[in-house]
Amino acid sequence: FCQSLMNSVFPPELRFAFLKLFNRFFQLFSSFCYFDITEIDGVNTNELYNAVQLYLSSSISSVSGNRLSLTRAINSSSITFGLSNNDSIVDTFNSVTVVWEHIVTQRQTQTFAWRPMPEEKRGFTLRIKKKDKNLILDSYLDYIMEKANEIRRKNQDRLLYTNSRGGSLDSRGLPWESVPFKHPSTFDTLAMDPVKKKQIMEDLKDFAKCQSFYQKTGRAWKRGYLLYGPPGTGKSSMIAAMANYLGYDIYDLELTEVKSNSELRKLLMKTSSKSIIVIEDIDCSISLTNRSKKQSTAGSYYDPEMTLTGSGLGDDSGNGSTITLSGLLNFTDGLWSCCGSERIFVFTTNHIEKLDPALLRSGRMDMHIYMSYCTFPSLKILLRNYLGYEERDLNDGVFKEMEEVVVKAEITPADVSEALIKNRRDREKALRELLEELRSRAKRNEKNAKLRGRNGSLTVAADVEEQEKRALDSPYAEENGEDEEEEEIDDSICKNSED
Ligand SMILES: Nc1ncnc2c1ncn2[C@@H]1O[C@H](COP(=O)(O)OP(=O)(O)OP(=O)(O)O)[C@@H](O)[C@H]1O
Ligand SMILES: [Mg+2]
Repeated sequence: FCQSLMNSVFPPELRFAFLKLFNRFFQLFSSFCYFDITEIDGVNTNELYNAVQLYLSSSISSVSGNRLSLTRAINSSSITFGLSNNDSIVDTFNSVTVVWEHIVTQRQTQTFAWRPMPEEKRGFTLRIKKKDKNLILDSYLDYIMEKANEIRRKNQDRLLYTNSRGGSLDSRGLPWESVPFKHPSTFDTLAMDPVKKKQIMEDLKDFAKCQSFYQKTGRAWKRGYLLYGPPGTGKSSMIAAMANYLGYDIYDLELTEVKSNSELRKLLMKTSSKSIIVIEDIDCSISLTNRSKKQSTAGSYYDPEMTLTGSGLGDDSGNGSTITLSGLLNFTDGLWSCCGSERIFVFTTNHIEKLDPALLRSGRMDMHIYMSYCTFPSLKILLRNYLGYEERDLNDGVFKEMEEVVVKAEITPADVSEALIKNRRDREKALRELLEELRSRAKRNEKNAKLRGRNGSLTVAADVEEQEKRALDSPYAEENGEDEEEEEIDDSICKNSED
């Protein structure tokens, strides 16, 4: 009645002025202040709107409301909850209570626009008590942005990037191509010494959590791991487990596709933070032939500007490919390595003894991790994963014997996995055949060791046979053909180089 009376008595201008005055008056005495966060700010998308939406999604699912909105983004394997139109939710931050309301209104029809606008106008309104405003507003919004990024990363599937296009750019001008990364390897499935595994997991968690530590100590927020060991011991699986553990993307850098240091730098600049940058088989993707030549003539130990030739290019003169060792080192720990932050570098190699000492010196790769042949603790993990044997099942004679022979057998986790997969429907048979395999390998190794002791060389028939078998197993058999004669690095040397 009042409203119709007002409409009929007062002209519209007066009515508008009255309402404005009333609002002012109301605000003056209200103990709340309001912040509108609209989806589109002018013509740009408002990042804060998306962040608030994601942030609220984490607390909404637990609220028992009648109506919630559900979304699933492209490339995502999880569903996010959202507030329905004109619904509200209470949130608490630093013991201060705030209210969020999701407001959706119809947009007036546009006669002309540079960019078509959505028909609905959406926004969040944040209600905070005036006395709390200065106390929390800035830190609350920062917290929301951070939390939203975290949720986004968790919801989004990992991506695996590669530079295999040889320097050409994609339609968006990026040198990296990506595919969703769905490797199932985790630290749980990884067969290795549990103590070492725990150390690595703690190291990774510390790294991801401790931005302030890196800032305080003046270090770039990055970490380097060198994984080394025979083929099939889980180096690539470890990288996948690291990515899954931290929720990072992987950049698989194919060094043979990179033509110059500046290209390497550009690639690095286009990587995002929270990622693992991987150079697999570093001894194979770069050949150090020039170094040995220079070294022997000039007698100098290490020339940082020496050219590393891509093995695919095979240019020993150093003219074709111009990635230098210093370029690679700059990539990992020079000034360029800290554009962007929170990055992990992982190099893998089957032959640590072939790597340049400059790559190995302390501080360059923070942790050297030896991926060894199967030990009994790692065998137990594989038996659990593949056949469902638990620790308590592992006491009888078969397992005792396995414990004795497994180290002598020098068998890789990959070979054990193969043997177990083959007979996974028949646990007894799987165990029998595995034990048989372990025994025969242990016996062969013992015989070889004796022969080696007697002849003092590796050129006895049995060893040649074994070398050939290993070379065939290795995908780099041809590239490294001449080097296969070299003695394998002693375990003790490997262990000494660990941090
Ligand atoms: N430590 C391990 N734990 C669990 N599975 C493993 C392990 N090592 C190897 N495997 C199995 O063997 C397969 C090959 O392993 P992976 O590719 O990780 O070896 P690698 O050390 O990277 O070998 P390469 O030196 O030839 O690259 C994996 O798919 C996995 O199933
Ligand atoms: Mg590998």
